[in-house]
Amino acid sequence: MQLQDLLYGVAIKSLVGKPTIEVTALAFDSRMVKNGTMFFAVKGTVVDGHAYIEQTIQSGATVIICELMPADLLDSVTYVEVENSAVALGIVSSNFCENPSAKLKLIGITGTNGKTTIATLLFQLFRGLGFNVGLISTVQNHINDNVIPATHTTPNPIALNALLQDMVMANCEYCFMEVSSHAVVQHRIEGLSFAGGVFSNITHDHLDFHQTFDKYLKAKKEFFDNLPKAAFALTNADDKNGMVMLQNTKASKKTYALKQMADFKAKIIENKFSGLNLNVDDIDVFFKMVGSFNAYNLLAAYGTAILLDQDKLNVLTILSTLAGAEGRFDYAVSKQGIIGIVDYAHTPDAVQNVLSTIANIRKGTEQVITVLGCGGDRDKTKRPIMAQVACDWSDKVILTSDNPRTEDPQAIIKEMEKGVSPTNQRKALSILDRKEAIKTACHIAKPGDIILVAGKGHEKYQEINGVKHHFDDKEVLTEQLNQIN
Ligand SMILES: CC(=O)N[C@H]1[C@@H](OP(=O)(O)OP(=O)(O)OC[C@H]2O[C@@H](n3ccc(=O)[nH]c3=O)[C@H](O)[C@@H]2O)O[C@H](CO)[C@@H](O)[C@@H]1O[C@H](C)C(=O)N[C@@H](C)C(=O)N[C@H](CCC(=O)O)C(=O)O
Ligand SMILES: Nc1ncnc2c1ncn2[C@@H]1O[C@H](COP(=O)(O)OP(=O)(O)OP(=O)(O)O)[C@@H](O)[C@H]1O
Ligand SMILES: N[C@H](CCC[C@H](N)C(=O)O)C(=O)O
Ligand SMILES: [Mg+2]
Repeated sequence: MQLQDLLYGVAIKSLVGKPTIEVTALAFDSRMVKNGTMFFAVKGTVVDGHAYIEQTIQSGATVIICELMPADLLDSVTYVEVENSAVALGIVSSNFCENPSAKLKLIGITGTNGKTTIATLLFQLFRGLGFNVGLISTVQNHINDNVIPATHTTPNPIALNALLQDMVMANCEYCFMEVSSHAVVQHRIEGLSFAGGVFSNITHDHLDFHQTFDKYLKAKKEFFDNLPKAAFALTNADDKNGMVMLQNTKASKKTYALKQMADFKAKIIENKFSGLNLNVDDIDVFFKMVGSFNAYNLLAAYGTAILLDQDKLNVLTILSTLAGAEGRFDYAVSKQGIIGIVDYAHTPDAVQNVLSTIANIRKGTEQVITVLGCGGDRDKTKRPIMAQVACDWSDKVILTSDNPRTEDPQAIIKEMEKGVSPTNQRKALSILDRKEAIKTACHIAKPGDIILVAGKGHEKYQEINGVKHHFDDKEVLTEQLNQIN
């Protein structure tokens, strides 16, 4: 495609070179550049991509998008100066793939917790309704039944638009995608046409990246602020900041709630280990999913489907059979009657939700044993709070490693230990090795007890110093439960 066509919609400050030059590939990483590539110099959180411009030209880049023109310009290269290279990357990536998001109904789901669950429920629901559907999520991406591994919750714009283009080629009518706050701030979704946006909730997470809760809130809100008039914006009216999301949107404003007045209402009739009995818009339905937080996720999926003109009874019938995403409240009972639960709770609110769900549905005399770690290179401030919440809601807590990434796992546990109050000291112990921690939980447990292994859910690895080692909470928990007599 010619450069001038790719630049449609980009605010250009200056251009030096040939606007008619043919571009064969896009890259924002110098290590991916080959002949004919258009390179975007993006200022990142670690380095500034402008430092790699010369190197990319040596690798064959013929177009450079930058926020500041280099001092020495080469005749063989076309340079485009823009206000924001990341914004340009989003728009150009979309143009490069012939704007795939406008050729299907793209629904974005944002919020601290519940994005994967809601997006997956919608994907499964619309497949059940007979549509060709795409899914972009933390666990995996889907084009109908084809699974494409996920690297990020929201991929980079080049990968994202290529995926959407493949969905269009596969005749997908809908795509349900998670929109992370990182993606909003880094403009990964720039240039996309959304048919709808859904908000789950906002609580403590990612303060390493956003610095303050207010900035985190603004990132989420920005997604709704930018939705077009023809789209819908569906929010959780029970969340403290749910209505904030709708303040400045041009999209049609819709709400769902269990407590407040809302367009889509549900009431919990019964909340058991086997599932949820809900009254949704005056119809009683038994759902396979467990916990009041999942009542919100189910209602968000239901509301979205109705806003997409689907039949109420068909929607509820299919939703009632769905189990949601892998590694979310995934439970099994051992032969001794110990209940083992694997869940992706990795924020204070999620840990509290899962443990309060367990507290609500347990019989009363059994112990709740929680195994929990916190990820390295992520928000440090949530570590003591997660440990505190785990202690407050469990009889025994084993603090352990999650994905240490580049941090010292022992130091992460020390930060978690700061959240263990003197009265909770007797409940908590720390075991660095995650497998040993799960094994210990299984040995402490007696028949009827409940073990929660939180934080890694579907993940099949443990990331230590840039290397991903095979690790699967469910596999380890099942193996250890099977080994006790
Ligand atoms: C903090 C964060 O989001 N980082 C993302 C970001 O990297 P960065 O800003 O740190 O980039 P950088 O290393 O400073 O480099 C700046 C620029 O120079 C380029 N570069 C760099 C080195 C080089 O040799 N050559 C070169 O060209 C880089 O490609 C980049 O364009 O941009 C990169 C390219 O898109 C991402 O891969 C990277 O994701 C990292 C791996 C990451 O872990 N991100 C997580 C936190 C994330 O995004 N999570 C959210 C989920 C959150 C949730 O679910 O709630 C997600 O959407 O997945
Ligand atoms: N609606 C909800 N409200 C609060 N907590 C929830 C909700 N839904 C799920 N959770 C908790 O959060 C965990 C993560 O859920 P899910 O994967 O759906 O969220 P997510 O927003 O996609 O997370 P991520 O930011 O990692 O992509 C679950 O395992 C559960 O413990
Ligand atoms: N999307 C979240 C996932 C956290 C999962 C947890 N296992 C960890 O590694 O911290 C993040 O990237 O912060
Ligand atoms: Mg997710």
